Order: sequence, then C-alpha cells, then structure tokens
Amino acid sequence: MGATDALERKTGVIVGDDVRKLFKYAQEHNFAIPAINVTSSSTVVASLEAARDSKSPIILQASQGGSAYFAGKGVGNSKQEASISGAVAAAHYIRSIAPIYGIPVVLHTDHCAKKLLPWLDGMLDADEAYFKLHGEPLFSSHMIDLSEEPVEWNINTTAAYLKRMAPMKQWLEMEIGITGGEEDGVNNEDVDNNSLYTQPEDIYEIYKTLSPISPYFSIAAGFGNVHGVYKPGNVKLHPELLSKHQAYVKEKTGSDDAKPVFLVFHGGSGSTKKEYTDAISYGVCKVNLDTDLQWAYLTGIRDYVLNKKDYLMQQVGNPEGPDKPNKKFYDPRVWVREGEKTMTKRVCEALVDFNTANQL
Ligand SMILES: O=C(CO)COP(=O)(O)O
Ligand SMILES: O=C[C@H](O)COP(=O)(O)O
Ligand SMILES: [Zn+2]
Ligand SMILES: [Zn+2]
Repeated sequence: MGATDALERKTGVIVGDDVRKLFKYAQEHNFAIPAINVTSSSTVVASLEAARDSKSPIILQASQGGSAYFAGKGVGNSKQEASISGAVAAAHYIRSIAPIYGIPVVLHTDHCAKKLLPWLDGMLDADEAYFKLHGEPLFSSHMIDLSEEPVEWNINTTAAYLKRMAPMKQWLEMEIGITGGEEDGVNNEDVDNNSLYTQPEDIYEIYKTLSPISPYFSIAAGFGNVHGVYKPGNVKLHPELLSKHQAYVKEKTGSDDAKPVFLVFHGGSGSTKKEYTDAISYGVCKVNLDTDLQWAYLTGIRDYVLNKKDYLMQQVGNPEGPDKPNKKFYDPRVWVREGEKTMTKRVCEALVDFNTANQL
C-alpha cells in the first residue's frame, strides 16, 4: 500500500482529484511533498531523478522569474510574455518527460504578487485552451500571493480566481502573512515581524470563503517563514501556530478531520529537520525548497571546474600532454551533469527529511 494506490493516474503530471488525494494521503501519513523551484530542463531532470530513486511524488514549480528564464533572459517581459511562454513551455516539457520517471508529479507555479497577475491570467488562458482539448488544465495548480495587500482584498480576489479555476478542478495555493526575504525580485527583508505570523481567525475566514467555491485549495500561512538562507538564529519559525489554525477551523466547522486545512511551508531552505516534522504533523503537505538547491547545484559544477581546471583552460593540451584535446571535459553534458548530481542528492535528503521517501 502506498500513495499511488490512492491515485487514478499513477505516473506523470497529475491533476484534479488526484492532487487533492495525494495531499490528503500525505497529511494522513505524516509526510510533505517537496516543491522544487525549477528553471531549466537540467533542474527538472535532477529533481525527477531524485524522486524516482526515492520512490516519492514530487512537485515541480516555476516562479515568475524562473518561467521567464525558461523562455530566455534575452526576451522582453514587460507584459509577462516571457513568463507566460516560459511557464507554458516548461509545462509541456515536464508533461512530456515525467511519465518515463514512473512517479506522480504535481506541476505548479510559485507566488504571483498583485503586479504579476497578468502572468497568472496568461497561464489560465493556456489552461482553459488545454482543458478544451484534453479535459484537464495544463498545470496541476497555481499559486496566487496577495499577502502584501489588505486581507479582505486578498481573500476576495483569491476567491475570484478560484471560481475561474474550479470548473477545471485546478488547485490554488494562496498566501496569508508575508514570507520574509526575497521573492519575485521583491525584498521583504525589513517587513514588520508580526506580519510574518498568521492568525487563526484569518485562516478560518479564508476557509469559509473558499470552501463553497471549490475544495481544491491550500494556504501558505506565515509562521515566521523567510526565503533564503541566513546566519543561524535570524529566522524564528513557530510551526506550533499551525496547530492552532487546524484546531480553530475544526471547531468552527464541526469537522471530524483533525487537519481540515491543507497548509504549505514556504522558505524551506536552512530549516531544521524538527521544524519540518513539526510543521508536517500540523498538516503541512507541501514544503517549498529553492535556495538550498541552488547551492547544491552550484557545488557540483564548482568542484568540477576547480578540480579539472588544467583541462579547462584551453581546447587542446592538458597535464596528460600538449596535444590532448579537452572536448570530453568541457562538453556541458559533463559539467552541468555534475550540478545535477549534487542537486539530486540534496533533493533525496529533503525527501528523507519530509518523510516522503518510499511513500509511493
Ligand atoms: O518558498 C520558496 C519558494 O516559494 C523557497 O524558499 P527557500 O528559497 O528559502 O527554500
Ligand atoms: O519566491 C521564492 C522562490 O525562491 C523563487 O524565487 P525567484 O523569484 O528568485 O525565482
Ligand atoms: Zn509571499
Ligand atoms: Zn515562497
């Protein structure tokens, strides 16, 4: 018995009820699925390889900036055209290759502040076009992040988007309580500390508003989360706040489910195993991990270049002889692959930390 038994589609990109079933299964079995920020085919395959080798489901997500990178940094993005095309290209790529890895994959997009809503609108146009042809949306899920706006406007605008997505049974993640650090190029490092911690009343308000529209939503509730990795002690996480949210919603709705809310943990990098497992025990089913993987990807490439320096300074000639060609050392499939290996290893560690390994 494993998570795959709960799913209708067992490999490749999953959508609709399967997404909800996977998240519920994760909550019931005390694990969370890592959401990896991908920016290229290379980071996609490094993540998929880790999930396949660990017999785990995985979430691949593209941020607005990561999507534009998929399209190419040389393309203009004043109307979000690079972010829309790049995200759609990433989605088609991931949909094409995910099945050969033999694991279920949730295809998601990350954040999306108010000023970036045209990006989300463009992706939803692509979802609806795909839905007409295939009876399912192109992406499994999206995030909307209006956490810096007044709470009422955040909830009402999120509700309007969920209404648009509901006929496609598409998942929507929303944020309440600001994530510190940097996201989408916006610097939240100086944000007031209290706005990093969400109150249970806000969670219930969201739950009450969104539930009648669609059951396919999750909440990234702030419990001190910060993007990036800083000096120890700078970030104070309070995952125990999440248990108050669950208890409050359970009491208000009379639900017999101890974890009625699907919760998301942002800023996963640099956190302790206990912070992960505590948050997971309170109903976190998705943990976002980016910065630690950027670092892991670099280390493999960095070490390769440093160790092979004498083979990389000219096309011909190395310590083995002045006539020796260096092609097999500077082929990107060799040195980029080293970054993939160290990234895969770090994703495997996360899968163990979040108790996801061997859950399929
Ligand atoms: O929350 C994240 C992406 O949305 C990732 O945060 P980290 O970069 O801190 O892991
Ligand atoms: O928001 C958090 C993610 O780490 C994405 O970051 P990014 O905007 O630098 O791609
Ligand atoms: Zn945010
Ligand atoms: Zn985030």
